[in-house]
Amino acid sequence: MSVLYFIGLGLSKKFLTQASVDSIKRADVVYFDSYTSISCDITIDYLKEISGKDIILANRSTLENNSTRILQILDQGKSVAILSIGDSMIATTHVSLAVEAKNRGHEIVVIPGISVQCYIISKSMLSSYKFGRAVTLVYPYEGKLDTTTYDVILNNSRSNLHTILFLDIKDGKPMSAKEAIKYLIQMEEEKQGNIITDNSWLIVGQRLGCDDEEVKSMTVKEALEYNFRDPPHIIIIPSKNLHYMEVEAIKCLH
Ligand SMILES: C[S@@+](CC[C@H](N)C(=O)[O-])C[C@H]1O[C@@H](n2cnc3c(N)ncnc32)[C@H](O)[C@@H]1O
Repeated sequence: MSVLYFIGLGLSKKFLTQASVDSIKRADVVYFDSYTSISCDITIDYLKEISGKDIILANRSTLENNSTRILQILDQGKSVAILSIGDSMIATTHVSLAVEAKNRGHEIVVIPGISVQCYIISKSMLSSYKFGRAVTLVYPYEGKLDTTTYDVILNNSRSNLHTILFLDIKDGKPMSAKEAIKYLIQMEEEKQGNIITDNSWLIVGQRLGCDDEEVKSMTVKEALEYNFRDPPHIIIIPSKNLHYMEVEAIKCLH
């Protein structure tokens, strides 16, 4: 039996925990997941430097379609670590690899990292009890915009819950908040649920965990004119019926 580690790296160097670094050092073979998220300053070279390990850059195909290679390494008695920015199990697809390895008799060790999901909830100061299902807003595929995101926001809004929108990363290019808002406006035009209007509030997190991070509340209209920093960006769509303290929190971020 071998050990398969899923190690969350947090959002940036200063949020990388000692527990994560220690676990990287324990693994025989280390992969760095290069596609589920991005960091402003954690690079493969930095990870090599702090762990003293050779690290393999892994794309979606390495960790999902060709995961048999990883299972073979485990079967040979070597431990493997998969490193992800943020938390390895939040808004990622690594659980299937964990289940496959477990079914072959290997041990699974998850080392949590500070996830962008927790980070933005904390920075938004909205009630953590009032978040509904989170969703990823994906780039149009073959010119067709997937409106699942809109349905999730609408359902959450009907239950008076806030929605976190992760933004897609395609071929290494992270979607910006402004692109996302334009897609949301297109979805509103198509679905007419009256949830994305000029005056709807958003909270946008930019480059969280980096020295130049920003968390700002703004209306849709303001967002369309706002000069955002470089991605990564994340968006919260607050519910319509806010607690008065949440209204004050949103004002603090404006
Ligand atoms: C699919 S999620 C993966 C989240 C990751 N597993 C975690 O726990 O942090 C990736 C998306 O989260 C958002 N994101 C990740 N890091 C961010 C950051 N530092 N600042 C703002 N948004 C971020 C972006 O929308 C990015 O495309």
